[in-house]
Amino acid sequence: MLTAYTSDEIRAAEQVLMARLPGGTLMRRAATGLAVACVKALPRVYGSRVVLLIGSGDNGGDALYAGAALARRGARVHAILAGARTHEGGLAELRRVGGRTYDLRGISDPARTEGAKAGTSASGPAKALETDPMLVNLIGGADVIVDGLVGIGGTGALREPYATLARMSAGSPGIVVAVDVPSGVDASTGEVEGEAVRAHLTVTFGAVKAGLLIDPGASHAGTLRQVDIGLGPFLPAPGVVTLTGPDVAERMPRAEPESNKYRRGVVGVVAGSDRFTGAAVLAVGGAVRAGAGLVRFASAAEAVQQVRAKWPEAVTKIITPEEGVREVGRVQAWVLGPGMGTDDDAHALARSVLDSDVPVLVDADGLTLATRDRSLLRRSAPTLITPHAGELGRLLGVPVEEIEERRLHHARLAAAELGVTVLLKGSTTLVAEEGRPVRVNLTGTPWLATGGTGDVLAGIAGAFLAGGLSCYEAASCAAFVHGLAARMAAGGPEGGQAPIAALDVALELPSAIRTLTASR
Ligand SMILES: NC(=O)C1=CN([C@@H]2O[C@H](COP(=O)(O)OP(=O)(O)OC[C@H]3O[C@@H](n4cnc5c(N)ncnc54)[C@H](O)[C@@H]3O)[C@@H](O)[C@H]2O)[C@@H](O)CC1
Ligand SMILES: Nc1ncnc2c1ncn2[C@@H]1O[C@H](COP(=O)(O)OP(=O)(O)O)[C@@H](O)[C@H]1O
Ligand SMILES: [K+]
Repeated sequence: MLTAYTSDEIRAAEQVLMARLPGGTLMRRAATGLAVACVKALPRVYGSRVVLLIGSGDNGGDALYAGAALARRGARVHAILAGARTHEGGLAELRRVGGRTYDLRGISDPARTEGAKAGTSASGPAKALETDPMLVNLIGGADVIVDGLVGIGGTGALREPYATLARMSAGSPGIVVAVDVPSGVDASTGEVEGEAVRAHLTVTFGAVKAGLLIDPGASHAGTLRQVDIGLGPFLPAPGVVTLTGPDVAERMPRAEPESNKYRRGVVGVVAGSDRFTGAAVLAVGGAVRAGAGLVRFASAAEAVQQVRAKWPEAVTKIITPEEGVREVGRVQAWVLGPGMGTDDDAHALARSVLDSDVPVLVDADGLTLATRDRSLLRRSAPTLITPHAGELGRLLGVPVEEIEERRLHHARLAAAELGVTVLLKGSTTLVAEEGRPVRVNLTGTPWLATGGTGDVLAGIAGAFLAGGLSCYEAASCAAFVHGLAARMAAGGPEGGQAPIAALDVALELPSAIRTLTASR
């Protein structure tokens, strides 16, 4: 299991460790790791052009010491001093080994005070910076740009001149290496307010910061490299974690010698309608291919006909809203919602499923119904909801953009407010449940952003619920294998990249699961 922390947690651990070591030890460890990462990123160090963006804190100190190490190996290092102060030891070291500096005070005095307003528009002093020939040449001509503007001490939107430097570095052909965290990204949450550095590589110290795993922060961080500075024993229990392949293999339901289809788990799927049948086919497909012992599918005649045609493995039943799922037979978990519609009949059907005493996964139209009638989610058995940002926004009465900007906050909020387990889908998938660390799934691919893949995910999680996993475990394992199957379907044996359809994801599931279980 990979663990991730907030800035405060990291800082507290650093204080304890620092008190036991000679002054400057941690920064030296950090800077050495950073320099090594830069060396690896460069085709050749000798003669390469390295530009350091230096802020006023210790983050700038790390960059200066690392820059000095690179200068010692023959790199041409230029530090752009952007803060009101500069780390003295780091600056002296860089100068000692022939590193050069460019002090921005000379060209944009008014913008340089620490209290200057956050700005994203290139006007006034920012414009002066953006057209300054020296700066343009340095940043435009760099082989590597090291972002040492702010680290875990950053708060709020990047102020000037940092914001302009972040923007300029994005336009450079050089490799951008972020020190600890891309400046402008909230290290604890991944939130980005205004401008932020877009790094190819982030070299982070001591432990992974949660904001490096969660979008929009995650997509600003690029590849992550962690440098050990000895923080491990001093870290608290993490608030954010990520499952690895072996973690998932260990948790997933297994087929035991004594298994039969009922013991392996019967999942009921209520999805589709006379008008919409595709979602039902995909949700059943996810459940069948993820290893449910048996899938019982109950819906309107048209959806039943389509599911029977595609998945002969499923046991199907045509039901009416009045009778609900009473006669469908015993299941260990339900999947409710994809394509079922949102009218009064659908509401009656949802009520009959949610009245049951087994875990229910609510997705898609089921979530729309729950938005209109929150009482649907008040139940004694466990409930897992699987919204995308739009659906969660409607459930919480928050604009979709706000959900996307503050994913961690809203996933936790929904779990607490609704008393359910939340799987928030999107470019970063999060699983939140009260009292548990938020699980971040890292296996997805942007190729998943295509119609119907969410229905497949609902089927997978339903199969895992029926197999006996809790909502929290079923959701996180399902997100993992869903992302992995998509990656494999999009990548193929040659490792290229190609579009995928939702059904491809379902079909790839056994192969994806095989790669996990092979190692257990
Ligand atoms: N504390 C430790 O033990 C270690 C810290 N290290 C480094 O130290 C960093 C933290 O250093 P600091 O605590 O000095 O903090 P930072 O260097 O991250 O930032 C603090 C400075 O940035 C300014 N600032 C904050 N938000 C800003 C914004 N939005 N726009 C413009 N300026 C902003 C502050 O006014 C302050 O001057 C870590 O990220 C890491 O790089 C490493 O050397 C490893 C050891
Ligand atoms: N940019 C992205 N990167 C990775 N995964 C994504 C991205 N966009 C969407 N996804 C994933 O694709 C799936 C889409 O599900 P959903 O929004 O419910 O679509 P649908 O309703 O069409 O099935 C989810 O698993 C989601 O996490
Ligand atoms: K940084």
